[in-house]
Amino acid sequence: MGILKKIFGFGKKKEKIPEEIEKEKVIYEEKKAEEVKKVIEEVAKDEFVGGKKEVKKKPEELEEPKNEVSEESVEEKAEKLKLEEEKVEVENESIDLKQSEEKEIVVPKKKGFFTSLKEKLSKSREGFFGKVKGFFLGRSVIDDEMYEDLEEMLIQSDIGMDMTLKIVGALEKEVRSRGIKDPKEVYGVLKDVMENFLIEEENELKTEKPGLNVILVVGVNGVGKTTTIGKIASKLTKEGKKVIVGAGDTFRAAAIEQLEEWTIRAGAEIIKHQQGTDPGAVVFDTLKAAENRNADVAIIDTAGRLHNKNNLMKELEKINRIIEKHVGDSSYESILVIDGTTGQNGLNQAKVFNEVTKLTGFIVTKLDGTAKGGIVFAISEELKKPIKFIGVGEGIEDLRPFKPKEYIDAIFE
Ligand SMILES: Nc1nc2c(ncn2[C@@H]2O[C@H](COP(=O)(O)OP(=O)(O)OP(=O)(O)O)[C@@H](O)[C@H]2O)c(=O)[nH]1
Repeated sequence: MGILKKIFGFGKKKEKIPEEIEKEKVIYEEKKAEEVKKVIEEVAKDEFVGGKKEVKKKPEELEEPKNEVSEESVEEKAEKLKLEEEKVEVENESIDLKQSEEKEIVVPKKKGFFTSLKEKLSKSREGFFGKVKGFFLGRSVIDDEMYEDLEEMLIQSDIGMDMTLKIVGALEKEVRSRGIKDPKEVYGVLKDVMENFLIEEENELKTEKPGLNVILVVGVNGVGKTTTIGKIASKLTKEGKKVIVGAGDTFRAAAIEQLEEWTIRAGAEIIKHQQGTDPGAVVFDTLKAAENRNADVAIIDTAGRLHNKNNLMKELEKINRIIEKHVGDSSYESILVIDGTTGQNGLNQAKVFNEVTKLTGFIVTKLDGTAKGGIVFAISEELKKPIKFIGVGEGIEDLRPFKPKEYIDAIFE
């Protein structure tokens, strides 16, 4: 039964007189929180019967009420219901086991981070990485041919030649030192070896320092900078931080507009100038405004033109100086956004940006859209800087912290 039907008793044919509706409204207001919670628990139970999750209907998709209450009232209540539902979900997440036993609350099995990352990265898993297990299962001996075939597979997955040779070299060494003779066992060793090439340290964005923390976001056009800034801003505002975004890409008017839309969605503030103005001035004003308004984090967008390395260098150097003057380098992250679908091209961009600005890490976007994803390994190893987040979709929530083990587990098998 739908949520609205359960709460409001929709579906009854009898028409109600206004007094009855008023009376029901009062009862509804009094019992709202309790009822909503109960219903959501019931619905949650229904949803996970047999371990299979059914798609929950949105209030607006539910059946129209038949003269039971006015349309306006239904909408209001649906909105309240949505809010209550979100609140209860958050509460459910934080209920500890002891508490839930005492209150006999059935906490629904929510899809964990791991499961949903796995879903988001299904293309990579169904592509190269998913085939690796079969590759080893089909072998009877560990020999040079096996390693050569593996090299070919790795190169095709965007890992690149250098990184492939490093991986296969480390794998051979590890297989020898573990005394492994069965090719099937090499699969697990390969996962370990590849995980070791991913950088675990410093892979969280620094946003906790007292005072203003600054995140400078660089990257060529179209890689997903604007979207990623929106996602980061949303994540930080949800953590209770005050966030100000600086529209430092003054090259295109549309870029400023898009950034503004994302900023509004994220519940953050924006500092913007007219198209064509000096990005340095935007950065300066953003930092000033952030300080005056006691913001916790300033996120700064930049233009991604790469056709002239000298210009890019000058512009980024200037921005860098302005930021360091305000906050020093300890509260300052300089993040390169890379499109995970562009393969080795992404690696080349990373090398150029790494030369012109002091990068502290990367965000690799669009990993939901690639059957390869090997760029993640190439970047980590070649540039020796951590991946802080990965983009796994176009939605505001589709930004995941990068944890090497979780990533490996999500793309293999
Ligand atoms: N599938 C997928 N699409 C993404 C992701 N991140 C961004 N996109 C899409 O990539 C396209 C470009 O994103 P933008 O955020 O506008 O990229 P940009 O780097 O700011 O581009 P410019 O404004 O031209 O500099 C948009 O259609 C986004 O929805 C992601 O993680 N997954």
